Amino acid sequence: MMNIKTPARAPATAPAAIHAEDLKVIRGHRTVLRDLAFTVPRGQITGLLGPSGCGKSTLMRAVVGTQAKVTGTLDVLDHPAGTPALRSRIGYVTQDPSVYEDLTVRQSLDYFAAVLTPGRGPAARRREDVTRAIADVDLTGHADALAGNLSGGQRNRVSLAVALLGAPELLVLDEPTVGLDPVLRRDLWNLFHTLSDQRGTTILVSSHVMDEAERCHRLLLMREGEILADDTPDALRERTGSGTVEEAFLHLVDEANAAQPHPGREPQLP
Ligand SMILES: Nc1ncnc2c1ncn2[C@@H]1O[C@H](COP(=O)(O)OP(=O)(O)OP(=O)(O)O)[C@@H](O)[C@H]1O
Repeated sequence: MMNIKTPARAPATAPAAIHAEDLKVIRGHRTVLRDLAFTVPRGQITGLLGPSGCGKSTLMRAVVGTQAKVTGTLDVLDHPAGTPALRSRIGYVTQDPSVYEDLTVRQSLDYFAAVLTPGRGPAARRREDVTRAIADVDLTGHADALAGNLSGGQRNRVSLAVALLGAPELLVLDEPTVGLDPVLRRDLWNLFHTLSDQRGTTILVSSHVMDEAERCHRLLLMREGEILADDTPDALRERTGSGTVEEAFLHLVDEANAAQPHPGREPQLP
């Protein structure tokens, strides 16, 4: 991971990158996000954690403006989510990234760079952006390899490089480390920290691997379409008297179950 430039960290007083109030999303006939209220500060890494199916991807889709049936308030970089002006300011990597298998890594990035900043004028800047994005994700040695010949983890990193083109202010990453070996996972987390520390990039990253929670500045812990906690890892561990975020999460789930048994669920036998 190299070639990171433009040091700029958002001041503590900067407005939130994402602000939600009474946020609700319906998919099919189900309410999958229920009255969420939270803020994501600028320039930090916020982890969105929770079990499979709790609504992480739906929330991310709402933030980037690709989710239907969203009601309530959802402001992103001071605009309502989905505003066209936000498109070039947000980088988004879905859980199943698609790459053009018959193009090389550099050709793919050249293509997306041309879509982002079309015309002959910015050609030199486009080349620079492409080279930087490939270096950011450690694929310089594979720049001329066909994407179809890359491993799954390398393909994921091509998608991440596409999202990094144009140096977005907000990066939304849906489970970017799934299927990666521990070394690549560590390298990616180092890249996320470099992006937030040195470029002031705000990162919203989902995971269901609780040990990754420890690497976030803040956490949104989700369960069944609701936010159980919105805090720093330290504060969460302290508040629940837990040694790890995983323990803290389980503690909060037990607490929520005790306070309000889930409708339709059989009562637990002692
Ligand atoms: N098209 C749909 N119609 C109805 N329900 C849906 C639809 N798509 C998703 N859901 C439901 O919405 C809920 C949230 O799904 P979502 O993909 O956001 O969860 P997730 O936390 O990202 O899960 P995972 O970690 O497995 O990707 C799930 O219970 C899912 O079954």
